[in-house]
Amino acid sequence: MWGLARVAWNLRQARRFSSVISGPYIVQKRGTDILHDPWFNKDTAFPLTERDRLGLRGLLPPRVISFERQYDRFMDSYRSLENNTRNEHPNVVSLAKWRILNRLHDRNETLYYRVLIDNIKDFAPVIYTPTVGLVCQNYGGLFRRPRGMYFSAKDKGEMKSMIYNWPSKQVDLIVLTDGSRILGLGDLGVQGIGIPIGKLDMYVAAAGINPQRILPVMLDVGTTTQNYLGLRQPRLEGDEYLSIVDEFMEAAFSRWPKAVVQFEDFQMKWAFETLQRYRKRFCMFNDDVQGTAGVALAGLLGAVRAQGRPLDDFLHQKIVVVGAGSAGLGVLSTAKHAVLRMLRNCKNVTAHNQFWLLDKNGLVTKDRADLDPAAAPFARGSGPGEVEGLSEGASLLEVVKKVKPHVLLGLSGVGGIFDEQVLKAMRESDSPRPAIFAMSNPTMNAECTAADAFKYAGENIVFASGSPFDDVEFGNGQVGHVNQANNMYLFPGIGLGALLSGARIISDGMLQAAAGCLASYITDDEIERGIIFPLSPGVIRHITTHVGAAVVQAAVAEELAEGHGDMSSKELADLSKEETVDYVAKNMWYPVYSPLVHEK
Ligand SMILES: NC(=O)C1=CN([C@@H]2O[C@H](COP(=O)(O)OP(=O)(O)OC[C@H]3O[C@@H](n4cnc5c(N)ncnc54)[C@H](O)[C@@H]3O)[C@@H](O)[C@H]2O)C=CC1
Ligand SMILES: CC(=O)C(=O)O
Ligand SMILES: [Mg+2]
Repeated sequence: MWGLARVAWNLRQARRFSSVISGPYIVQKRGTDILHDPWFNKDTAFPLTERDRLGLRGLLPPRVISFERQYDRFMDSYRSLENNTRNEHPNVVSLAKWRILNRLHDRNETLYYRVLIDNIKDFAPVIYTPTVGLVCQNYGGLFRRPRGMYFSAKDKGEMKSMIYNWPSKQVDLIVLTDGSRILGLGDLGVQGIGIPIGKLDMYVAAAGINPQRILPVMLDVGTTTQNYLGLRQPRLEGDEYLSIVDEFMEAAFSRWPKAVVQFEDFQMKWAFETLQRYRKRFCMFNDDVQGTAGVALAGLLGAVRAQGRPLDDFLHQKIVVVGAGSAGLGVLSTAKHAVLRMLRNCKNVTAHNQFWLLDKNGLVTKDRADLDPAAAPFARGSGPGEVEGLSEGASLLEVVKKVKPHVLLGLSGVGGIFDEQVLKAMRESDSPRPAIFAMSNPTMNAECTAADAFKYAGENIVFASGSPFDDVEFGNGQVGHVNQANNMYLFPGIGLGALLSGARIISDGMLQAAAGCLASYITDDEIERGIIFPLSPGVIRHITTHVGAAVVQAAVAEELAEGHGDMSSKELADLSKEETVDYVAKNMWYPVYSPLVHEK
């Protein structure tokens, strides 16, 4: 059903977009100011009439080049860069690709987002993980033009006025980081700004958020590692830290009360603390805790289907999670809630702890001296239901050998921790089709490579990684499919749905609706082939449209929706499921050159 619907939707969208003439846009600028503004710049594509209207005549070579021609030229230069750098070190190639895309981003956003949307499978690894990690590590040297806003500990007391320095009248989506846990790369301080930029690029590409209404934000509260663009001071802690985040949140919502704020890549203690502090007050969510959890849950349910089992067999799956941080604990808590919901409908199954959690000190048990309260619900005990011989701090290999899990899921940030022995032990899994999810980013931090997973754990596994790997060829004409288990499948739809419903807050029900929608998206045929998260041009927008609609409907059902633009809460409530999908699709921005009109 979904397969055909997707094709039909893509065709409809293609027709809709090819005939779109949006705008006109009113601009307060003329002449070179327009050419230097990436929101409005069309380079050589300004029609002659517009050149006259905007004082551009003579500032550009006389021939007008079409959007399509500009697009082809960019793609030609991108492809020649690929050819010319074939023998270079992969990092050099990745950064060269990022630079060429970034230059376009800085110059002409319409063209940039069109090439990004049409080539999302090729370009997501450049503007998002893994290359964005390398970009953040080298941000000092790569910095050319500022993007987004920086609020530092030195701005205390000024933020409510500073927020007006942002040139856009309306902001819909803010992605905020303090740079304290950038992917699996640790504290990168102010250099972590690349992450909100990359996430918001995905918002534009996948959710059709207007790029004039996005705002990447860095809260610079110091860093444990010195870098020259940020504050050279130790990180603020305790109330001093929270007062900075409080002030930013109040400033942002006082100027844009209907904005949605996504917290990204905060170290665990602040990820949890800020989520509890703000989630009932502001329309916000934490992507690493909540977005990741929904994607992982969809993957875990996909793994059940891949075994040819009914969904409620999830209750019998043994799941080992490696990494007890914001992401790992978020996944476990969401999976546990899903179990409790299923148990309500399966009266003959009794609850038992089907999860094993490991951190840097090994298996987490109730015997741990300094047991983290957030990890405590998943700590193993002793007695009935426990696997004999597994005690506090047991190694990953011991746990996998003794538990024989259906799923091994890594969110540890430790590259290669699923080594040959661990992967070989997964061959003894109790599942006919074990699942291995190496979700840590970027690529060098993945718990294992795709090639090693299929080689050592077997060709029948379902494999997913946080950063992309190529599919693995087995040499017999068969391939092992590599899925990308990344929160990019959910955060754009969560943010979009929250925005278009005008939700006061983002509730658990809205997040569950998002995860449920993603889980049911995959067809049986795809599951059979080991595909649990599809990624091809067009598909991520299609997924996001449906996830966004599911979030809108959940917000309406919980009476959290206050309406958006001309759409009142009452009108939202009257929409059918199909009409909600249509409403979401119609509100997605798509890059086309709009006529520009100058107004003083
Ligand atoms: N694929 C995706 O969508 C997402 C992936 N991630 C990735 O997950 C990783 C972790 O993120 P957070 O949970 O926020 O980090 P975190 O720093 O809060 O947690 C890391 C956890 O890993 C544990 N750990 C460290 N060394 C270990 C070892 N040798 N064995 C077992 N556990 C070990 C730590 O004790 C800690 O519990 C990062 O690499 C991040 O990029 C995070 C969010 C989404
Ligand atoms: C994907 C993501 O959000 C992370 O690795 O932190
Ligand atoms: Mg993240």
